[in-house]
Amino acid sequence: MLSLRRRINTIYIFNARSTRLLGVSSTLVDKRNYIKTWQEIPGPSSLPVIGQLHHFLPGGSLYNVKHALYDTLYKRYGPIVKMKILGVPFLIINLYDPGAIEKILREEDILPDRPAFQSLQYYRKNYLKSDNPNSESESTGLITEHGDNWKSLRSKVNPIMLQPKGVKVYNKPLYKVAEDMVSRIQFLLDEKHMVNNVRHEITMWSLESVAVVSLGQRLNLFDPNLPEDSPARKLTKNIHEVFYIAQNLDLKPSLWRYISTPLFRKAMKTYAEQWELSKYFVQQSMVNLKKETNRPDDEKSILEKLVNIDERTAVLMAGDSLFAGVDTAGNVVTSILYLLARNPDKQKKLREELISENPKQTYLKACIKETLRIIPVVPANLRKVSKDYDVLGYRIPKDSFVILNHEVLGKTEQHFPRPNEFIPERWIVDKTDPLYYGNAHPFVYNPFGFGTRSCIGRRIAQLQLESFTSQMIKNFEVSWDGPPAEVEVAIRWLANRELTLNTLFDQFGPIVRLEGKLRAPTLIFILDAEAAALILRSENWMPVRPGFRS
Ligand code: HEM
Repeated sequence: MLSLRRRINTIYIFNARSTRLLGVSSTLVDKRNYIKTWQEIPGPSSLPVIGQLHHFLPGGSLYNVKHALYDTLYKRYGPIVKMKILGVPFLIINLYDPGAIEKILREEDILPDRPAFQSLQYYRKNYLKSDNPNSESESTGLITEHGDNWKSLRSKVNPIMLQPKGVKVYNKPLYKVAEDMVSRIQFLLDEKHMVNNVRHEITMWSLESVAVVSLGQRLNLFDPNLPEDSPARKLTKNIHEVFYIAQNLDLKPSLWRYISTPLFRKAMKTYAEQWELSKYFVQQSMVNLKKETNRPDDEKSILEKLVNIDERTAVLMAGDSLFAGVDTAGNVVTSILYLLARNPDKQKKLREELISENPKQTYLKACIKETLRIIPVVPANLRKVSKDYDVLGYRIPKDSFVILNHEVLGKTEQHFPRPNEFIPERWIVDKTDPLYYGNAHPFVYNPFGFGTRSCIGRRIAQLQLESFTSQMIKNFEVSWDGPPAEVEVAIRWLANRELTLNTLFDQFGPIVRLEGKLRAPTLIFILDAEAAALILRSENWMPVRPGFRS
């Protein structure tokens, strides 16, 4: 139970999780002195066709480690671990070695490919044609695009979203959102000084603050009289649905790439609704901005500058910011409150700094950094590699999907002494102190990603986190009176029971054809013993088992 005290009173509860990781340091020594193949990379045992799927099903060796999957893989198999699962159309390699991580991130930095959210990309490519036939921008957006399409969009929006001056314009508006959040919490306190459904309240704050930037206006979500059918409330509901859908369709094996599942059809409707709502707010903001003429360039908002490229780009960036910014910022502030609640001495120190009005806010920034080390909302960076890599004695083939884990590494004693303790001081102390953060390998801590593809919203996020934390800690005392929280990683490349063979058999019978969409091959599932025996026997002279051609 996490509670916030208005200096005296307790106010709220939520559930989260925390992981405890021990340091494991292992370096592979290749005694035979040659590069081993990807098949030799350590990892859970694999079966023909289904790969490692059985490990994730009930009774499997990884079924019960959902909360600490990546940590468990590291401890069991070392700094490089392979995963190959039915329904995931590529080889996955987990890396836990900062030198190997650095090599891949740096060498992939020209056109970094981070495959994800294919259903959103599918929607934007197939359902969303540009309204303006002369529009330059046919890109599907930053989070879904790769190659030259991504580069062209990113180079246009980088100077707009990352320029410190341009972001500074939001200082006052974002502090105002945080102050309104404090008033909202005060209003919601019940007789036990608690607030129910805190997750929802924090999502509202997060959406409200991202909207100030990406939609160019306040949504007024804290207003209890805002009608349920208003566009702003519809957007809140839509955001929840988009997260649910994207996780289930894109981050777990799913049948949608083969057949039009009910969730896929719902996804297309939900993405269309988000597009229309974003467009509605962007157009409304532009009408209001046109009334204010003759403003100098450095006072122009991010939205205005994006609309100057073209309206489609502004709406795409609004959609991407909502998608990538709302859940992340909401999760980070929840973690900050939790860690400060568990560490009252640090909370007191932070409050003293905030009350002293020290403009540098060194301790506040350190608390944010330390939270992102202990509970990084994005626990790993991802890259689809554009060439073969020889790392740690193994060859990682081109087109593999590499998970560059920093959550696990950030909690190893070797890089951060007393790794499971919340010690914001490590970000402030000088080089002679053993806790000094600079003693860690620089690729152990990358909460906003790396290089040309790193988080484009990071300056906005920093401002959001600082404004929220300072207002809340100035006004409330946060305490926790439960056991250590469990932090669940919602986004996992894990087996989804939607795709077990039993489900296929129940739904379609003993022979099932899955038509390949995107780049997946067409598959025929034989779920009948006699037919299987016939094929296996007839093919037994020269059996061919299609493998990993790349
Ligand atoms: C504390 C909050 C946040 C964290 C920890 C975070 C973290 C990340 C990470 C790790 C990436 C991937 C970087 C890579 O692959 O190298 C990313 C990408 C991205 N983030 Fe954030 N983010 C946060 C908030 C935001 C906000 C508030 C926005 C928008 C206003 C945003 C917009 C984006 C976008 C559009 C991308 C895709 C960039 C691209 O692929 O070119 N993020 N973020």
